[in-house]
Amino acid sequence: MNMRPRTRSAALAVPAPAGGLILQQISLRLGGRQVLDGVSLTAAERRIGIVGRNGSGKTTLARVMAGLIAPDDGRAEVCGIDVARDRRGALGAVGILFQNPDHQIIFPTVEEEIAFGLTQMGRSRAEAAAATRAMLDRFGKGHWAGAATHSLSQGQKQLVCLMAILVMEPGLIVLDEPFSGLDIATRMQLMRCLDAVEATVALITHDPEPLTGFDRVIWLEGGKVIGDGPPDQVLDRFGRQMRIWGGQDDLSDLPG
Ligand SMILES: Nc1ncnc2c1ncn2[C@@H]1O[C@H](COP(=O)(O)OP(=O)(O)OP(=O)(O)O)[C@@H](O)[C@H]1O
Repeated sequence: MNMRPRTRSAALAVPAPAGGLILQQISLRLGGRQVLDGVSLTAAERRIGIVGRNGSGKTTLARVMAGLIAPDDGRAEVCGIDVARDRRGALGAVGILFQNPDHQIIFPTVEEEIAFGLTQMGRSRAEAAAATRAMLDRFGKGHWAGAATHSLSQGQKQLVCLMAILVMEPGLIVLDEPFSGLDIATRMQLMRCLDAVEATVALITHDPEPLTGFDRVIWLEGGKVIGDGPPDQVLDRFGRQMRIWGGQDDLSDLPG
C-alpha cells in the first residue's frame, strides 16, 4: 500500500504523518448554524473513534475529512492532500463509508461499482478490472463480479462499498455509523475485515463497544472537540455525560 505523502502544500507548517490526518481550525456554518467550530487535531494513530450525541457534528466532520464539503475556515489534510481543493488526490487519500449503502452504490453490477473509483483516479479500464477481480478474490467473493447490486442484502452492499474503498488503497478510511443497520454476525464479519485493513480507520459511532482496543477517541459536542485521548478515559467521561443528558427531557433539537 502506498501511504506516502503526495503533493505537499508549502502553506502547511506541520508535516503530515503517513496515512495521517491534520485538521486545522475547521469551522463550518450550515443553515445558519455553526455546525463545526474550530476543530483542530493531528492524528497518526491507526484506529480512531469519533463519538458525540445526535447533532454534534460527526457526519459533517466526516464529510469535511473526506473532502466532500469545504469548510468555511480552516483546512483538512490527509496524507499531505488538501482534500477539499485536490479532489483527484483526495480519491486516493481518503475513502468514506456511509451508514446506508443505498446512498453510495450507483452502478448496476458489483464489478462496475468497485472499478469506478479506480477509473476516476485515472487507471485504465484493464487495470481497474484486474484490481477489482483481485479485491473480490481477497474477500472470497469472485463469484459476485457480475451480480446485480440491487439484489444484494444491506450487509452485502456494505461489503461491496468497503471493497470499492479498499481497492483505491486510501491512507484513511472514514466510517460513518456503517454497522447500525446490520445484524450482529454481519457486523462482526465486517469489523474483522476492517481489523485487517492497513489504512488508518476513523470510525464514527454511537456505540462505544467497537472502540475497545482503538488507539484514540475524539468526542465532539456542539461542533467542538471536548474530549480526545485513550478510549478508556474518553469513553468513561462520555458515558457518564450521556447518562446525565439521558436523564433530562430536552431531546436533540433542530437549528433555530
Ligand atoms: N445541510 C445542512 N443544512 C442545515 N443544517 C445542517 C445540514 N447538515 C447538518 N446540519 C445540522 O448540523 C448539525 C450537525 O449534524 P450532523 O449530521 O453532522 O450531526 P451528527 O453528530 O452526525 O448527528 P447524528 O448522530 O444524529 O447523525 C445538526 O444540528 C444538523 O441539523
